[in-house]
Amino acid sequence: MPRPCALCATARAVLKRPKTGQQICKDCFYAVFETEIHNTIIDNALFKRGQKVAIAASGGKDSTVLAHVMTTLNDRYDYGLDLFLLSVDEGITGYRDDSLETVKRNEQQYGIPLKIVSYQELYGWSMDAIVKEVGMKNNCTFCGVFRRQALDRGAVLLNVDHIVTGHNADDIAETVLMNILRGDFSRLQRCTSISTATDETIPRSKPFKYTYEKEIVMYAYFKKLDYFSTECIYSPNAYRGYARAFLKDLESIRPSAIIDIIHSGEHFETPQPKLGEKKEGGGEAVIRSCERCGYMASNKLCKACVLLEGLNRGLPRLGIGVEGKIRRQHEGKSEDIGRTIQHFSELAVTRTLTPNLVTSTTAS
Ligand SMILES: Nc1ncnc2c1ncn2[C@@H]1O[C@H](COP(=O)(O)OP(=O)(O)OP(=O)(O)O)[C@@H](O)[C@H]1O
Repeated sequence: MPRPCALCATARAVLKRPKTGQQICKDCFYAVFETEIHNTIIDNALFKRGQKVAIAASGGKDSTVLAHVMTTLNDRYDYGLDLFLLSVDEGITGYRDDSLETVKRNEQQYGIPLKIVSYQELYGWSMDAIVKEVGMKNNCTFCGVFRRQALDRGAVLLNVDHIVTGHNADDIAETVLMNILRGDFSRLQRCTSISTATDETIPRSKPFKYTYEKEIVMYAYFKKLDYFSTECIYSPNAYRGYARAFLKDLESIRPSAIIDIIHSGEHFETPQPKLGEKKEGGGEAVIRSCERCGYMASNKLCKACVLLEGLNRGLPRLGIGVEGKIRRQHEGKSEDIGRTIQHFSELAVTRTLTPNLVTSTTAS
């Protein structure tokens, strides 16, 4: 005999909710899924009425569901937000070109303007070209550093107040585990923050902080959302892979493990430092502006400029790990070998003067 929904007790239960194990109907699943995200947004006061918000959209399941849910909640609860899709084209043939086609369809489906910024235009290097130089092992370092800055640069060009990403509860719990396993205490203190903001950067939030990946997949499946589901062809992040497999094992034994790990991580949380703020005890500045491109940095040069310098000088390992650090110290201060990253402070000017710096479909 069909089981009634554990929430409404009227409709037939058609799924087992991954987060709680409850047998529920589709409509109740949509309702609890969306309401939990709404509560996360409201409890953390993520947005203010009238703000322009960029949804970092890769075309994958998380950001596609984020675009759908943000549109739905903005209408339902009248948040009064002006939404945009912001995509980064890393230049990965056979992967990102296909997923960006999905985002272009999402632009039509959700009626949200899309802007695409590319590594090639911003840095003069595509990931395909970077992988040819550095190989498969360390390319994720380049991609992660370049993407972070590309999103900020795209957001400035769009003139938005806020960026949201599709990072979900599983991603955050994995990161907590990885930081514990590496003994990386400072990252452990930061990785569970729902929002990150300094005076110099646009606030960035994770509305899916408490949303399980399995529920995102289920939501996308039942709602028949249009998303791209292939893994990156250059993603050999083995360490995260182990953390992920471990977390999945824990989840299968006790589904609350994901939230429990996040809550444990939250107890290490500390406030984000402001630009130029001194470390406790009067040490070196924690965050400052990159001497070369003006982006936030913890040393004289931001990480992207260091990596880019290595690439441009034919020394791609210059910015990576201990080996690169030793080499940089031996070589002393490098001369400016031609800045490929445009200065951050010029971006707003660029936006009005040359809006075609970025590839754009409708947003300018
Ligand atoms: N190329 C990109 N352009 C814009 N945003 C991106 C891009 N890549 C990642 N992001 C943002 O960062 C989030 C986490 O990215 P990650 O690489 O972990 O992908 P994911 O977990 O597979 O997410 P998704 O399913 O949205 O691709 C994404 O949900 C998205 O908001």
